[in-house]
Amino acid sequence: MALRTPIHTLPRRVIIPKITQRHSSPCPIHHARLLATVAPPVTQSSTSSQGPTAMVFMNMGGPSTTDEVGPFLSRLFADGDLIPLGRLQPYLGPLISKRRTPKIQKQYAAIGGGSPIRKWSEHQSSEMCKILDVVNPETAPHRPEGGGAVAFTQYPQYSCSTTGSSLNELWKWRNRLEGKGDTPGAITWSVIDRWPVHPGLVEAFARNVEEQLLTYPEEKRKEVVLLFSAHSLPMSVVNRGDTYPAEVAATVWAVMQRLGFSNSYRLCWQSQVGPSAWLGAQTSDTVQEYVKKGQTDLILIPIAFTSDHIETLFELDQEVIHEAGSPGVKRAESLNGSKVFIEALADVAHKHLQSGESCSRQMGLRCQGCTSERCLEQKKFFVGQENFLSVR
Ligand SMILES: C=CC1=C(C)c2cc3[nH]c(cc4nc(cc5[nH]c(cc1n2)c(C)c5CCC(=O)O)C(CCC(=O)O)=C4C)c(C)c3C=C
Ligand code: FES
Ligand SMILES: [Fe+2]
Repeated sequence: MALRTPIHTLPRRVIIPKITQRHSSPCPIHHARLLATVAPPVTQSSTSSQGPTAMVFMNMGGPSTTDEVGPFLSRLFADGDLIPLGRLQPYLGPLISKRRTPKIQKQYAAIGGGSPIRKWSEHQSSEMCKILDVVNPETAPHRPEGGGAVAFTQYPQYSCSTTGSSLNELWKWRNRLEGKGDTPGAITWSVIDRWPVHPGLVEAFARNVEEQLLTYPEEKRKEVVLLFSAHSLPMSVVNRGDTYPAEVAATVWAVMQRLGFSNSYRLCWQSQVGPSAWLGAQTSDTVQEYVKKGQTDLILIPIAFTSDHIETLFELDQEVIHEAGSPGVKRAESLNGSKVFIEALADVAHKHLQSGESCSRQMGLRCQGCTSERCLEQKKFFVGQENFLSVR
């Protein structure tokens, strides 16, 4: 990734609101895979001194205008954690992204000219912070020295291609800021690396499904099939041992449990890129096959992302649903501004702050097929913030 803003021009400590303001242009922390939306530190007038609480939201970045699509894709294709092109990355990355830009620009134009991810992420983080202010006052006041920062993934289910890639990026960024490797820095980091079955997340999803079910006539409601749809992964990533498919399935199961298994359901996978083998069944095929079988009442539920983006607004709404040609094929709303969801975020963060843990135990175990030095070093750093955990 090309860092446009020299890192030394950043504030020495993570006084992150300054970074947030740079969102209109690419900045180190607005890597294509690391949209760090930063909630202002929780401040209050109490005298407690547990330290600063900068909440760094890690999320997918997205182009805000169609002009930003080219640079966005070139950052994405330069990211070897996401799209490994080996030594040819510096040559192939720009070529592929350039070729892909016109097609993707049209898709962003069709959803209003840009991605709403940043807008929703900023809303979610600032609303969450207001709640945290009340429920976790002991993390105030903000103190720049010797404090802590929480990297909070906005991907509920962990994948090395999403949260892992963002952490690699954050780790590199942190090293430039504070010195490499084990050098103790001014900031103690901790990571919320996954929360696939948090009851509030499950509740927020379930409510959106129930709301959509109510749009069908009562006598038909039980016959509607629920199609959970998640961004797919290349089979090479799945076979390396990535935990994402299992965690997505866990979310689906938890939502169905909350719904009392009221309807039949399937999990399918969308948005594959390029010609290699990806995890299926594909969402578009699934919808077509069910419609062909006469099952024309279907609710699509985006289950691996917490706000609208091109893959809901374009791929699902304007391609899959449009092509199904059946008024019974619908989509559950994304979590976006859901109050239940924002309360869930605050609860995840609150429990994490209370636990004092550096990250989940699961984060210390690399994929069985992982050969990446960067993963190893990144995990050693984040996991090593707490002594008793080890990295394997
Ligand atoms: C859980 C979410 C996501 C996973 C897992 C994921 C894996 C993954 N993605 C690519 C390649 C691309 N993704 C692109 C866009 C994109 N990806 C996600 C989320 C996940 N990706 C989102 C939310 C978006 C859209 C952002 C927006 O602002 O709307 C793109 C760019 C679009 C395109 O060219 O089609 C690419 C490329 C890979 C290779 C991968 C797993 C290894
Ligand atoms: S690829 Fe999964 S830990 Fe490195
Ligand atoms: Fe993606």
